[in-house]
Amino acid sequence: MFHEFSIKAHEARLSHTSGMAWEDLNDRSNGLKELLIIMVAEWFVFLFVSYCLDNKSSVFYFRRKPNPFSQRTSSRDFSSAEKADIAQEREKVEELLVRPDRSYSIVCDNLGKVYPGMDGNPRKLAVHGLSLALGRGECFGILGPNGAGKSTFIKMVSIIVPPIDTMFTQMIGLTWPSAGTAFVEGLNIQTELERVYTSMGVCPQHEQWKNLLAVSIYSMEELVTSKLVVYMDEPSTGLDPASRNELWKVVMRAKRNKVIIITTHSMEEAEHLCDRVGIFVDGRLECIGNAKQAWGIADTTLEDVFIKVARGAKAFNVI
Ligand SMILES: Nc1ncnc2c1ncn2[C@@H]1O[C@H](COP(=O)(O)OP(=O)(O)OP(=O)(O)O)[C@@H](O)[C@H]1O
Repeated sequence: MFHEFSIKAHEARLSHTSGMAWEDLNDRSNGLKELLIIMVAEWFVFLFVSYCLDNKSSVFYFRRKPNPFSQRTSSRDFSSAEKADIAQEREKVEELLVRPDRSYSIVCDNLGKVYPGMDGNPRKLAVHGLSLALGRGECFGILGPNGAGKSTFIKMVSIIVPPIDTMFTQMIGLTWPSAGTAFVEGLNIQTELERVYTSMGVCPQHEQWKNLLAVSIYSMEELVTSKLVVYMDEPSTGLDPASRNELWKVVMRAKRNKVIIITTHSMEEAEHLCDRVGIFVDGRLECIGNAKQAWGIADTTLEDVFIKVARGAKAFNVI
């Protein structure tokens, strides 16, 4: 009986209430205002937490690990850990920064690149603390395992001359350095990029590359000889041996009064074309030396050096 009565009373109460309305917001007895404030605050908290989880590399990780680029690093900071050949190159760069010498077409000063973390992937330290001085007349080879940072380095300082077979499709992707800078023909790429292009006579717009549809070794020759600084990213990839030899002749003829930087996976190409080579591993220049004489070590080929350095050997500390 009592149960029946209470159900009826409850139904009667429900039939008389119209629920909450906006007008009730200021009624302190119902707590609606506080509830809404808590829900909005919670929404911001959850938004922030999910952002942090998505970008944990850039929010949490960055704070825990000091940014490697936060301070300028001098050769003295590197000297204990760095091998003599790399340290000597860094000292050369520091000397050139104090006393510029126009016979050096490219001077990289502590150049670095961090790609931000995306889609749950952590940030990537692609190039770190790269100091390099390249004089006019030098062909410099960049070697290194896949993902070592070779292309990133080139993208930071250059217009790419892509492999011929991808000439029409490969976009010229310029990458802004995250740290340090480079001087190309005395012009700072961080502050004078427009003038770098003008002085190189190279236009970075993709459209320009479409004009090269009839590319051949000969148009390559024109391209190579008309510039003071030429970058070639794996230039002989996909070429038949005869075309490759033609390309090599072009490079050998052209390099007298300019700097040519070549990335390659071919030791033969590096030995044939390059005066010096640098071996990149995990974004760092691990070794720099004479390509033809394999660091002057008897009975050692460039391939021997490459394999050992790529595997982490520190044995080639010879200038
Ligand atoms: N746009 C990007 N965003 C994030 N990471 C990148 C980006 N471009 C390159 N990387 C990463 O940076 C590292 C260096 O890449 P890079 O292409 O410079 O190496 P590489 O030495 O030229 O390799 P390969 O010999 O395969 O061409 C790699 O781990 C690569 O996955």
